[in-house]
Amino acid sequence: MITLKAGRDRSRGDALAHVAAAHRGRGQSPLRRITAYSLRHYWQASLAIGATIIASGLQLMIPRLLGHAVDQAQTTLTVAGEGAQQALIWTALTLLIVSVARGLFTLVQNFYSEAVGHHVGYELRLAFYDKVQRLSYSYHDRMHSGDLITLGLLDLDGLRMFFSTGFIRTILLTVLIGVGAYMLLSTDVLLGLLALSFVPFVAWRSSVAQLTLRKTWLVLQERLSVLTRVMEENLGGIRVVRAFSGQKHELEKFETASKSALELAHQRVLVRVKNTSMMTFSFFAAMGLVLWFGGVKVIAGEMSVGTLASFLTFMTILQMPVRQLGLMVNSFARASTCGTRFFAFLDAPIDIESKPEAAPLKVKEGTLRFEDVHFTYPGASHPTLNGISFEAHAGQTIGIVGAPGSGKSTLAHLIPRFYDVTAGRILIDGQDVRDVTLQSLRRSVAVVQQDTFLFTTTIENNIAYGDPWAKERKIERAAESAQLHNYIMGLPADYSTVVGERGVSLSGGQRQRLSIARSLVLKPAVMVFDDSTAAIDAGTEHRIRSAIRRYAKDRVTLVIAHRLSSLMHADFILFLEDGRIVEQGSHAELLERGGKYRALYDLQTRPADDLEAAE
Ligand SMILES: Nc1ncnc2c1ncn2[C@@H]1O[C@H](COP(=O)(O)OP(=O)(O)OP(=O)(O)O)[C@@H](O)[C@H]1O
Repeated sequence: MITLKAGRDRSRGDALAHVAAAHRGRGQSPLRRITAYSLRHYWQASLAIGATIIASGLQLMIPRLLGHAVDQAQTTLTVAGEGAQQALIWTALTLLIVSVARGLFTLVQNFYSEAVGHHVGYELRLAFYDKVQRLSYSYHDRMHSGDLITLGLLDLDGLRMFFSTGFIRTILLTVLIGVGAYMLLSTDVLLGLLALSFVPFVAWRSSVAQLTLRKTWLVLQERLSVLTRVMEENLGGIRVVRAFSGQKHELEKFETASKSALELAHQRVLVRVKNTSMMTFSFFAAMGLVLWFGGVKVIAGEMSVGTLASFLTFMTILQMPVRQLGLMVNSFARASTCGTRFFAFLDAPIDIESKPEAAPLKVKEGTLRFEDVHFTYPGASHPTLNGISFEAHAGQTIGIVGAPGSGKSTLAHLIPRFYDVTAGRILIDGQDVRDVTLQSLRRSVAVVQQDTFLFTTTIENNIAYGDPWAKERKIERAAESAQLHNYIMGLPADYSTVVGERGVSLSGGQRQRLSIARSLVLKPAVMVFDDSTAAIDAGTEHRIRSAIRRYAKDRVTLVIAHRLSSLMHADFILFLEDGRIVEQGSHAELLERGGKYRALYDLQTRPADDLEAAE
């Protein structure tokens, strides 16, 4: 039963708007850019900021109210009277209301600051993923996929969290510490100074601790990623490990990586415990001083017990935010480093894109033409292709043969612009592939790769990947031509059977056939089989070839193969050596010429006994 295919439910409208927004602010500092980006969610951000200011204001009322309550309680005890009792009840009630209101505003603050962070995370993730989809092959060649994943997960998280852990916390701490300090100092300068004496020390220790923890966290991440890599490699190569009895060696490798992560984790605990103790000590020392000098003032009748109580409560309230100063500093540092990396990635130019004035490719005759094409991989010292010229018309099959590394796949990859030619031109019906839109070009050129990749989804979705709206019959026809239909019908849920990592496993040959079917669905103008029948037996390959002849009559087909039997039926064959065409012609012509092709043919057709005798 055919169900929804991959990509049918793509809703690109909103996503594209978010992606465009993420690209604003190029050239600005990362902190400014992420702040502006977060504030775009203005009503949520305004609610978070407003609630933070109100909640911290209410929190600052609590020590004063408590001080009043203590004084009123004392009056009630000494001068028994209804008025004092009533006042105490009113203060207690106000305290209760202020506490509840503060709790509610804190809830609003937390909710909306997190909400802004999650929206920012969602949008940056889309922008990141969009960029990953559009980057050229050469960028992926240079950038390790693990680094890209780190960028999209950890660095993005550093930016996402900035609004709540950096921006909002700055407002909270400024109000609490600034207004709190003013209130303390305006009540009693000496006691105020004593009460605030722990602030600089704790702020300093907490910032140092957080920055040290951050530095070690980055190293820990690196060590953990080594651990992940060791594990990944082990799981990927589990058959080799077993076959060569490498368990002991593997365990040792894992232990070394694991131990270095453990040592660092110990160091981190030590930094945290040491600094927490120092901060707690300095806080209680300051509290002791306030009690001592405040007590003296109370005994001397210069200060009420309530005022002293309000000082102590102020200190307790200030303690937490001051300790969090380090977290705030850390959030700024993290957002700055993560932002520098993340935005550099987002702003990186895309070297292969459609030109602004590009029109869709118009295929009429279906002629493919290489005109003196040269190509050098970015950063490579030698060219991979040198002066490749040929022309092929719809209905023709071109075979490409040559030693490993002679440039066969590279030649094929230039047609859909996985890379751009360094010199020369590639034309389809007279249109330079660089002048048409990438989307139309890639829909018109299908490359069946050597490495076949299956998505973890149904067989049907895998085949219809390039054309999510393909009809059931079209998918089945493609599978029939790729000689896979009968096999699929034998599976538990035929076309709805899930394949991929957690689905049914397919053999190398079956994967290749699925990949061929995926390309056949597209009905492209140019179809390239890049050694895509290497894992298929000669009989099945012959049947596939006969079946796709029907497809081949309207398009140019390029067949790259090491096995000459796969391409000797071609209309003409190009023999590549070091990126140059050294021989070309039909199979018969090339055999007659008696050159390199002939030698290869003889090598592949001579019985093994003859070869051994020749050696
Ligand atoms: N992404 C890349 N970056 C740099 N050099 C590359 C890249 N891909 C291939 N090359 C180099 O270009 C040359 C041609 O490679 P290519 O894959 O085109 O050869 P091929 O003839 O298809 O080989 P095979 O028959 O083994 O598939 C090789 O020397 C290879 O090392």
